[in-house]
Formats: sequence, structure tokens, C-alpha cells
Amino acid sequence: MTMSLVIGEISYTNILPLFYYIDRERLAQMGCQFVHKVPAQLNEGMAEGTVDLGGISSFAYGNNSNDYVLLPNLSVSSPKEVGSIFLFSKYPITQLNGKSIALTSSSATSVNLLKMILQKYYQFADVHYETAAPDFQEMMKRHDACLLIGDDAIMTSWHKPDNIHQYDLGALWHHFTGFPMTYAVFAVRKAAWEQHPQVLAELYHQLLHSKNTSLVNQYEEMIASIRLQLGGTKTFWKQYFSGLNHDLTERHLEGLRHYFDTAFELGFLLNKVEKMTLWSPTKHCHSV
Ligand SMILES: C=C(O[C@@H]1C=C(C(=O)O)C=C[C@H]1O)C(=O)O
Repeated sequence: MTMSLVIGEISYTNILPLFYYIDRERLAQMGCQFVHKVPAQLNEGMAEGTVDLGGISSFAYGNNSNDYVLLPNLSVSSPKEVGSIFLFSKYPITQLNGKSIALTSSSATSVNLLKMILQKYYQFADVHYETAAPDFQEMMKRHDACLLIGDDAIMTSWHKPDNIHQYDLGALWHHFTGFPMTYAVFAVRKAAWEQHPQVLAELYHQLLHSKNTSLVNQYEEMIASIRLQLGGTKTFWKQYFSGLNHDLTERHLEGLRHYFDTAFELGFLLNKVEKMTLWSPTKHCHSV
């Protein structure tokens, strides 16, 4: 069997509803291969062409919007609090100007989101950033605050010392802009989509099916398996998933546009994202 699509699967709980119910055997028979990595590694895989599609940081999509198309109705987003993207700080956030913050090496969207929030909304011009492996203890040895995402952030929040302040970036973004935040999108490299349209259509159908089944089952089965691996109570995980959203509506795209425009304005993105092109299983792609 020749390989068709290499699919990037973010190795965090937040994306699980989209993958939990897919038929991996059927997709493997169609030549699909899955790779589990943190977002920053999948972003890189897409850029160098070793990954064909997958959940990637929306910031990485913004950097490559002419070469990738978006799968509609799929994302990792939150209307407000996200519950797994946290700034942990020795000081209240209002006192972070002039301080040093360690940024997880796993992320692209959230590190830029944090910089944006501190620079544009808190008007801090003098924050020192350093990228580091996602390890709370190590990060806090040499820095005043640290940014963690995904399961690293969740686990850290469970064991955080009482004197450490914790800020949810989804809540901050919503507070300052009123928009939902989309952290990950499903992007496909154009070449891969053109070569394997049928495999992509099947995969897309399965991802949507998984998302809908997860919702209908209220994440019950999934939560049982997550608890075996990571611990945590059923109530905790129910609440976590109820704060997330995996759609990509017009409102999500508006929020993304605002994020990309701000990232360009502050020089984090080198090019303005002029349009976002959405793949369609039945028609030609269209841009918004
Ligand atoms: C919701 C999350 O979103 C993740 C954050 C990402 C980023 O910051 O680049 C990328 C993919 C998402 O899965 C999370 O990590 O908790």
C-alpha cells in the first residue's frame, strides 16, 4: 500500500473529540499515516512537507495561508476560558512590565497571543521572553512567569503553589476583544489535497463524525479513557470540554481575522493574511 496522507494529530487532550471515533483501520487501508506530536512540531512538519494535514497552530496557518487550505467546521477553540492555556506568574499580570517570561516551546498561537495581550492591551513595552521546554519548576527557577499549554498547563494547574497567580488566555482575549479564540485549525497543504481528494473527503467525513459523536455522548467514553491516563475527576473533564469548542463558524473566522490583523500590526506575522481559503468536499475551495 502506498502512502497517501500523513496526518498530524496534536498530542493533547483538547483535540481528542475530533479523533476519538475515527476508523483508523479503514484510513490506514487507504494509505493514511498518523503522527502524534505537539503543535510546534506539527507546524514544522507541515512547513517542510513531512506532514500533509492536521491540527496545527492557527498562527502557523497565518504564516502559510497561501499554501494551505482550511478544513471547514473543525478547530480547537474556546468562546471564553479555554482551561488549558495558562500564564503562571509570581506577580499579578499588571506588574509584568520589565519582567521575564518563559514561553513553552510547544506552541505558536498562544505565545503570540500572550505577547499581543501584554503589548497591545496592557501596553507593556519591556517584557523579556525566552522559549523553554514546558517544565513549570525549571521555567520558574529563572523567570517571573511562564506560559504553558495543553496537558502541561492542566497538570500544572492541579499542583500549582498557592502564591502563584494563574491567568487563562482565552478569558483575557475574550475580555479585551469580545471574540472567541481559535488556537488550532485543520490545515491541508495544497499539493496533498490536489493529489488525494478522495482520501481527504473520507478523512474529513470521519473527523466530523467523531466530533458529532463525542458531543452526542457528552464526551463520556473519552473521559473514562483520559482519566486512566492523566487522572482528574469526571466533573473536571466534563467542565473542560464544555469550555472548548471544535467548530469553525463565521464568528470564529472573525476572531481569527482579528488575531491575524493584530499579529501583523505588531510585526509577529510578516505578511498580512488577506484571505482564508476553505476546502470543500463537493465544490471548489472558496476564500473568505
Ligand atoms: C487549547 C489549546 O490549544 C492548542 C494551542 C496551540 C498553540 O498555542 O499553538 C496549538 C494547538 C492547540 O491544540 C491548548 O493547548 O490547550
